[in-house]
This record gives sequence, structure tokens and C-alpha cells, in this order.
Amino acid sequence: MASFSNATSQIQSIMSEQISLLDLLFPGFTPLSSFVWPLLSGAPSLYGRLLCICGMLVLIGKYGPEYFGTLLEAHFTSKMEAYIGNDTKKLLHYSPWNGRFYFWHKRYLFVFERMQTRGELGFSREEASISYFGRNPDVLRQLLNECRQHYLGLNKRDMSTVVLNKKLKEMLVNDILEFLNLTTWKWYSTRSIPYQRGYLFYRLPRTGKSSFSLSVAEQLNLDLYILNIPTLDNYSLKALFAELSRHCVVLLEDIDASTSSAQMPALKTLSLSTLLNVLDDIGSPEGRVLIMTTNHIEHLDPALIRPSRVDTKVEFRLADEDMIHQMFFFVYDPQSINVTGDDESEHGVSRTRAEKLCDLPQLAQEFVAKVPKLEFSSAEIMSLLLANKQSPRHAIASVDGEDQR
Ligand SMILES: Nc1ncnc2c1ncn2[C@@H]1O[C@H](COP(=O)(O)OP(=O)(O)OP(=O)(O)O)[C@@H](O)[C@H]1O
Repeated sequence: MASFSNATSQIQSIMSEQISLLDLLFPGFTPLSSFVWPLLSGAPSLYGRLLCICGMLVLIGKYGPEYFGTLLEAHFTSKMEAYIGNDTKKLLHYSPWNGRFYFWHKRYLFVFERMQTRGELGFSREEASISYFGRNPDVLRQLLNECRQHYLGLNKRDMSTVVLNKKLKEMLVNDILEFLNLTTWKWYSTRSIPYQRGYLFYRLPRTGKSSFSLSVAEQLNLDLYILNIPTLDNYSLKALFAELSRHCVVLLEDIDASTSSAQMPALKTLSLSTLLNVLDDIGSPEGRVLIMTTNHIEHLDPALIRPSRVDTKVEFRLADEDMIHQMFFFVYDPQSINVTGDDESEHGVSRTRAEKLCDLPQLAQEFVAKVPKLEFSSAEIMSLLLANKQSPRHAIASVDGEDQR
């Protein structure tokens, strides 16, 4: 026992020299150790000491991970924080979520955290942060740049890849272009009319409503905000609209969810009156192109789509002759035809590229003639063509199940 006490007092004296250094790394080390050492060295019996050690281990087990986690975060990680909605110069897909997860990227360990906090006056606000275990802020910057590039790419959609009836597409693009014209802006401002334009894309699912909206923003180089109505509440919608940038496209998807609570009763805390107020807010940024989409126009409250809020209603229909024709050429675009593909040789005779291109208009006609008009969505026809992307003949054959392959 005496040797144990001597050893502990020696350790104590060595430790005291290094204490100031440990205190730098572990704040609170001195008061804790000055409390623990007397217990360990002065307890009356071995059992007493063992009891103290067990007590300490329990305490460390309970509070240690959190304490060391906080220490790690404070001293050994770099962190970037953002309030949701404070960056108006980027594409934004808004889907509220709370939680934290760890991930590896390029040999670094990162933590992504998203939380909802109560700000002043009790308003909730969302914060997001990314930390990594290391002290070089460039690593975080690189990660964010990569995420941004990836995200921008995800929401890019070239207008030529969205097949709509030619006349309808032209009408829509011209309408938006005219709205964004400087002369139009002057016209609105001299008459003190809010410089905003609203569209409702409605009717059938999988007909390209969202894809076309993305392509409008891409084509006209406008900031795009995609808001999914079922995931929004009153506060987040207001906060988002307050942060919109000038000249932007706001895509409100599944707008019927704002007037019907049948879909997600648990999540739905967005009221129609808030939505209407936000849309009418005269403080909204100028040049806002609002696009609402729905597959159930009959469920919409008439107030939501009255003329001052929605200027143009566009019905997205099933594929007509013109669209089927366009889709055929889109998939078998001459530039992308595989000229060496086996399926392109007939009766064992290999055919030249020029010969195949000559056939395309004829094949397109056959395909258009076979596909029933206004019966299939663009997505359905596209998927049939893509399944036979190496061979237009197989696509034609598979329209009515004639494909013998
Ligand atoms: N007109 C089209 N041109 C090209 N691709 C299309 C077209 N319509 C649909 N697609 C394809 O089908 C998929 C669904 O399209 P999209 O989400 O744009 O349709 P939507 O009308 O918005 O559907 P929903 O109402 O179900 O949200 C996408 O992968 C898209 O590429």
C-alpha cells in the first residue's frame, strides 16, 4: 500500500509540471485531476480505490464520447456552416431534413449535419454544416465546389432534349423571352405592375412538365429554385421566397398538395393562405418566372390559379404525331448511330453509314404510323425507344410486339 501511495505521489509531481500543457488540450484537466488524485491515493482500502476507478470509468463511458467529440471538433476539425437560404446565387433544391452522417471522400472523413434551431422571436431556422477531421480549409472548399458542380449538372436539362409539340414549345419560349426583355420590364415598371410571370403546367404525369421547367432555366441562364410543396411549411416557404434572386425561375412542384392534405397529412403544415400571400408579395424580386406543376388541376383552389397569379396555363398532353416523330430522331440522331453495330447489318451484308441515314426518314414514318397518337406519355415512348436504341427497326417491331429477337 505504501509503495502505491509513493508511486502516485511521484506521478502527481511529474504531472503537475505538465499540467499546464494538458490544460491547453483538455480544458478543466487541473480541477478534475486535483479532485481525483486524493481519492485514488487517500482512499482507505484497495476496494475503495477500485470503487473510485469504476466510478470514473462509468463517468468517462457516459460523458467521455461527447466530451472528446466536442474537443475533436473544436481542435482537430474544420467546419463550414450555412443558414438555409442565405446563398441566392445558386440552384436550390429545398427538402427539409434533420440529422448528421459521416462519410469518406478522397481519404478524408467528413461530417454533414443539418439541424433546426429556434432563432429570435421563436422562429425556427435551419442550419447546415460540413466538418472534416483536419485543419486545411481548402479540403472543405474543394468538396463544396465538387458538390456544387455535381448539383448544377444534375439540374441541367438542355431544351433540345425535352420533346414538346413544336408550336407549343416555341410559344412558351418566346413568351418567357419577351417577358425578360428590357422593354417589357420598363413597361411593367412605368405602370407599377409587379414584374412577375406565372405559368401552370398541368394534366398528365410523365409528360415533361418538370423537365421543361429545368430546361427553361438552363436555356435562359436563370437561377432555378425547385420547391416541393409536400415538404414545405409556412415558415420555410416564406423564408425561401424572401431570399429569391432577381430574374429567376421558381418551380413549385405538385402544387395540388397545397390544397389537399390527403397525400401527406403528417408533413403538411403549409396553408393555402400563406402560399397566396407569398405569391402576391409585392416585395418579391423582379423578373420572377413562377412555374407551378400539377397532375390534378381539378383539385386546385381557383384562387391559386386566378389570372394575376397564373398568366398562362399549359396542358401537357400525351404524345402526338409531331412529338413521336421528334423523339424518334432524338434517339436515332445521325451523329450518335453506331455504324458498326451488328443489328445494322441485313442478310449478312454490312451497310454504310450513308445508307443507314437515308433509311431514317422512312423508318421514322413507319414508327409514327404504328404508334397510337395521344395514347402514350412522352416518357413511355422514350423508354421504348431507349430499350431499342441500337436499332430503329427493333423499335418499330416492338411497338406491336412483332420483335422476334
Ligand atoms: N416531353 C419529354 N421529352 C423528353 N423526356 C421526357 C418528356 N416527358 C417525360 N420525359 C422523361 O420522363 C421522365 C419524367 O419526366 P418529368 O418529371 O419531366 O415529367 P412530369 O410531367 O414532370 O412528371 P410528374 O407529373 O410525374 O412529375 C424524365 O426522365 C424525362 O426525361
